[in-house]
Amino acid sequence: MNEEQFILGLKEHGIELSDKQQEQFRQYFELLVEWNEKMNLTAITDAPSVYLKHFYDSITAAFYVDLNGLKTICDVGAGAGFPSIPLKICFPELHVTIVDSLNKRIGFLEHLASMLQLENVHFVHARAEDFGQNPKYREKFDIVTARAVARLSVLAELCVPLVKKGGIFISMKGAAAGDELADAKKALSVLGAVIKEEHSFTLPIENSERSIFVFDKEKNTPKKYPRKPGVPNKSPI
Ligand SMILES: C[S@@+](CC[C@H](N)C(=O)[O-])C[C@H]1O[C@@H](n2cnc3c(N)ncnc32)[C@H](O)[C@@H]1O
Repeated sequence: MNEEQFILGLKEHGIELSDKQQEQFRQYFELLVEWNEKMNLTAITDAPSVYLKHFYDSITAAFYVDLNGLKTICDVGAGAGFPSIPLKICFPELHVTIVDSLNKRIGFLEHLASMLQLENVHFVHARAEDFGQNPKYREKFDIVTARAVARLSVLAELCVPLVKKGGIFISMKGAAAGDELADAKKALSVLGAVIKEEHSFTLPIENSERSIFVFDKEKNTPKKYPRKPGVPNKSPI
C-alpha cells in the first residue's frame, strides 16, 4: 500500500488526513526504520508493508468504534506504537496511555512522540499485570486496546481490569480468532466484560484476514485480577 492508497483507503472510511497528519505518518515511518537498525522494533520495514500492516491495520479499529472527541485510550503492549499511535495521529483529541514491559520500546515511543509533537500521550514501563492493580490506572480508561500481545483468554485479564465500567475493550487479531473467543468466554465473564461486536474483514491489497472484537465492560472486575506477572499466561482463567 503506497502512501496515496493509504490516504484514499482511509478517506473511504471517512478519515481525511491533513497535510500535517500525512507528514506525521512519513516521520513515523522514517523513525521506525532508523531506530529499527539499533533495536528490534518490527520485522516489517519496507514502506508499502509498514503503511498497510502497521499504519492502516492499526486504524481499522476506528472503522468500527467512534474515536472522535475527548476519550482516554490505553494500549497494552504497544511495542513500536501499534495500534495507538496511528490512531492518535488520526484522532488528535485522544488521550493515549501506552504500557509496555520493554523499556527500550518505551524509549523509542518517547522520542517518536516528541518528534511528532503529539500531545496527551503518556508512556509507562510496566507489566500490564502490575499496571492493572495500580489505583491510578485501574478501571480508568474509556477504551483499552491491544494488538498481537497474547491469546484472548490471557489478554482479557491484562486489559479488562483497566477499562472503566461502561467502557470498551478492543482486541485486534489476525485470522481464526473465533476459537480464541470461545476459549475466553469464562475469563471475560469473570472479569465483567461481554462481547458487543465481532468484525471479520480482509486488509486491502494483500487480503490478509483480520478480526476485531469489541467488548462492553458491564461490571467491575474482581480485585484479584489481574493476578501476578506471568500467572495469566501460565494459567488463564
Ligand atoms: C508482539 S509485540 C506487539 C506490539 C504491537 N502491539 C503491534 O501490534 O505491533 C507484543 C508487545 O507486548 C509487550 N508485552 C507482552 N506482554 C506484556 C505484559 N504482560 N505487559 C506489558 N507489555 C507486554 C511486549 O514487550 C511487546 O512490545
